[in-house]
This record gives sequence, structure tokens and C-alpha cells, in this order.
Amino acid sequence: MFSQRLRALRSASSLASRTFSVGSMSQQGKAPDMVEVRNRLREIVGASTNWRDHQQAMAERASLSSLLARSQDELPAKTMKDSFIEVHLPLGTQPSLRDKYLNYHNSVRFGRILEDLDSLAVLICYSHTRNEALKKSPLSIVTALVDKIDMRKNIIYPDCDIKFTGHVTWVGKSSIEAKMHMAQYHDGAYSPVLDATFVMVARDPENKRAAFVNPLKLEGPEEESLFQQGEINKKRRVELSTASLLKVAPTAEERTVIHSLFLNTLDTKTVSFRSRVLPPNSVWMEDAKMKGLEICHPQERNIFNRIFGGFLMRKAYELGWANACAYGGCRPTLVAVDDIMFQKPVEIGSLLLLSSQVCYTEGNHIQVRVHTEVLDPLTGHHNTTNVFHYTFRADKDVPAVVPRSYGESMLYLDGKRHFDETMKGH
Ligand SMILES: CCCCCC(=O)SCCNC(=O)CCNC(=O)[C@H](O)C(C)(C)COP(=O)(O)OP(=O)(O)OC[C@H]1O[C@@H](n2cnc3c(N)ncnc32)[C@H](O)[C@@H]1OP(=O)(O)O
Repeated sequence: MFSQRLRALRSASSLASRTFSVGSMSQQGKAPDMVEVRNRLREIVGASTNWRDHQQAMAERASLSSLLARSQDELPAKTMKDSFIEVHLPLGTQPSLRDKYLNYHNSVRFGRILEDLDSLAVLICYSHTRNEALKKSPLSIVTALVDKIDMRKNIIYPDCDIKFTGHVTWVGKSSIEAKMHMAQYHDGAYSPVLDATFVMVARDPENKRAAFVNPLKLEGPEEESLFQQGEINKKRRVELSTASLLKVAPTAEERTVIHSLFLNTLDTKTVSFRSRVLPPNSVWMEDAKMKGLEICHPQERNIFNRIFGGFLMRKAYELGWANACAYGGCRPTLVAVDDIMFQKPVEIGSLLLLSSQVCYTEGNHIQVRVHTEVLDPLTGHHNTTNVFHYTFRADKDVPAVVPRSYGESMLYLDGKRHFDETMKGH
């Protein structure tokens, strides 16, 4: 249904001009590639190309504050077509690109795709909020949430062209939902690889306060239904956050799950709550972790001189994948990414600690949570910046992960909630 819509949108007459305006450096009619997307983003915000100029570029951006709308009503409504873009990643026709995307197993590095999706989502939002009269946008658009990435295919060929399409599907006051699709050319046709939903937030030029975005004008029942889905997604996010195990107790059913896991680990030879025995074919949760550290160099900055969200996603994904790989003893495939929260920006120069944990298993599925935090070496304070959730599938059944402490039990239930939500759509 949605691919039908994309086909219709692609053939819409306004699309040719959109493709041209997004990739202003492309020749007329040719969709831009990822390099052009990033150059275009730099132009839109007036980002410096050298780190040594970044303070001057930031000061220049601060002066754009006066261009911000004081209410959403001041801004003209935009259609979904206004933000529709198509971007190519010519891995087939431009072999020089391949090394950056290739992994050892002769497939495509998914972390690189996450980076491209993030840049694309930002460009989609700038296309939606574009004001023809302004040379630079006063808005700083940041990634707030990767709501969902559903894999529709396991294999991504390293030597076949890739095409991304996407557009805005819902807007709030300062937040925008963008849906993107990735397809790959193989056996004479493009076939879908993944569908992604991101939520981006518009901020003032200095990235300090929320800023209004253009309303969305819906054209036809299909767009209305996409918008309705956006409303449902927003409601679901609020409900999930309200029921978070960090705030409220588990449900009665979840408490039963945890208690039976507990009973299953009691030593039947002793009458004690303390002596715990690992059941056969199981692994204690504390033995299913992996850790990493990133020193956040200026090279990984985004156009707003913070660490690029795509880079954070790539690093967290690769650690999560390695964790699942070591746990399952095989090369796992990704089933879905969901609910990646960008709680706080990561400053350049930060020490970023990454912790990955297998938090739930079922059959051949491994649910992994990666938590990232910034460590201030002077004060010793830790601040959570992101939480990532990944579902992997192994080629055989994996040992059951077993929580020992109450905290681990909550992680287990949180992982189960994410897993159940993911599997609803599969
Ligand atoms: C190539 C260029 C790449 C650039 C992209 C990046 O790299 S960005 C780098 C990675 N990302 C980041 O660093 C962002 C880090 N996070 C943050 O700075 C902040 O958490 C945030 C700005 C996203 C949100 O801050 P606050 O919650 O204080 O903002 P505020 O309360 O004003 O809410 C603003 C709007 O965001 C929405 N919002 C906030 N968090 C949300 C979430 N997790 N999921 C959905 N929507 C969310 C709110 O509903 C509201 O929408 P409405 O106003 O519609 O009601």
C-alpha cells in the first residue's frame, strides 16, 4: 500500500522539482547521493567545514534567532510531497564507495546505513520546513527518537545500487515524524530492504529551545491514514513511557514470569532463598554483557557541533551486534531496531561509555539493550545520553538469559516488552 503511494508520489509532477531542489548540486532530474545530502545539510545551516571555524559559525547561527516563527500559525502548511526525497547510494555503479560500506562477511555494514538514514531524516525535515526566502534555516533539527526500523530482507548486497525514499508523515508543534524506505537493485528490479520511522525535533539556532515547524496539509485518504498512524505512534510512546518499569511496578503477569524464573534457579537441595543455581542451557545476565568506550573527536561532529546521532547509532549497533554474536556463538541477523532514545546531546570531547546487555532471549532470538553515558572525568559524574534496543536472530536456538538481581529482572521484562512489540509486526 505504502509502496504504491511512493510510486504515485515518484511519478507526481512536483517530484522532479523537489529532487532538484534537495540536491541542488545534482544535474536536473538526477537524484542526489549521500555526499550531496551532507553537503546540502551543511549549506542549509551554514556549518563550518573546519573545526577551527566552528565558534564563528555558531555565532553566525545565533543571529538567525530573529527569523524563528513566534507561533505555528505564522508558518505555511506543507504537503507530504513537499518533503518527499529520493537519494541514491550507488554501491553497484560506483565501486569506489564500497569499502566504506563493506563488512568482513561480504555484506553491507548496517551501522553505515543507520548513519545515512539519520542524515536523510534531517534533510527530509529541512525540506518540510524550507522557507524559499531564506538562505539559511534558523532551525536546528536533531534526532529525538528512532521509533522503529523493520528489516524486510536479511541480505544487503555490497555491490548493488541502493535507493532511499522518504517524507514527513506527521508533525506536532516542534516535532516531526519522518518515514523512510530503503530498496536495493537486484535481479533486474528494486526490492524493499527496510522501513524506518524517525522522530526529529526542531530547536532554535543555538539548539537551546524548541522551535515551531510548519503544519502538515493532508491530501487524500492515504495521507490521512499515514497521519493517523503518526498520532497512534505518539499516543503509544506516551503510554509506554508512563508504564516504564523505571516508574511503575511490573504487571501481575510480568511478576509471575519473574517469580517462576527465580524459582527455577533455586537450589532444591537447600531451603534457602540465597543459593541460586544456573539452570541447564542458560547464562546469567551478568555474563552476557559487552562494554566499549569512545573518545568523541571533532571528526564525528554533526552540523551543530555535537556528536552525530548516526555515529552514535553505528557505534551502539556494532557493540550490540558483537554482544549478540558472542552470546549466540554465530553471526546473528538483525530483525528490528526500536525505540532508540536520544535523551541528551553528546558534546565533542566527551568520554562516551557504551554498555551492551543481552536482556531477553526466546528460541533463536536475542534482544539486546545498549546504554550510553557520558563520563565527566573531572567530577566523575555519569549522564545517560542514549538507550538503544535491537532484536537479532541466530541460526540456532540460543541459551536462555537469566536475571539474578531485581534490577536485572526489570531489564529482562523491559527486553521482553520490546521483543513482544517487535514480533507483533513479524
Ligand atoms: C547530518 C546532520 C545530523 C543531525 C542530526 C543529529 O546528529 S542530532 C544528534 C543526536 N540527537 C541529539 O543530540 C538530541 C539529544 N536530545 C535532546 O537534545 C533532547 O532530548 C530533545 C531536544 C530531543 C528533546 O528535549 P526536550 O524533551 O527537553 O524537549 P521539549 O520538551 O521541548 O519537547 C520538544 C518536542 O520534542 C518531542 N519529543 C521529545 N522527546 C521525544 C521522544 N523521545 N520521542 C518523541 N518525541 C519527543 C516533544 O513531544 C515535543 O514535541 P512537540 O513540540 O511537537 O509537542
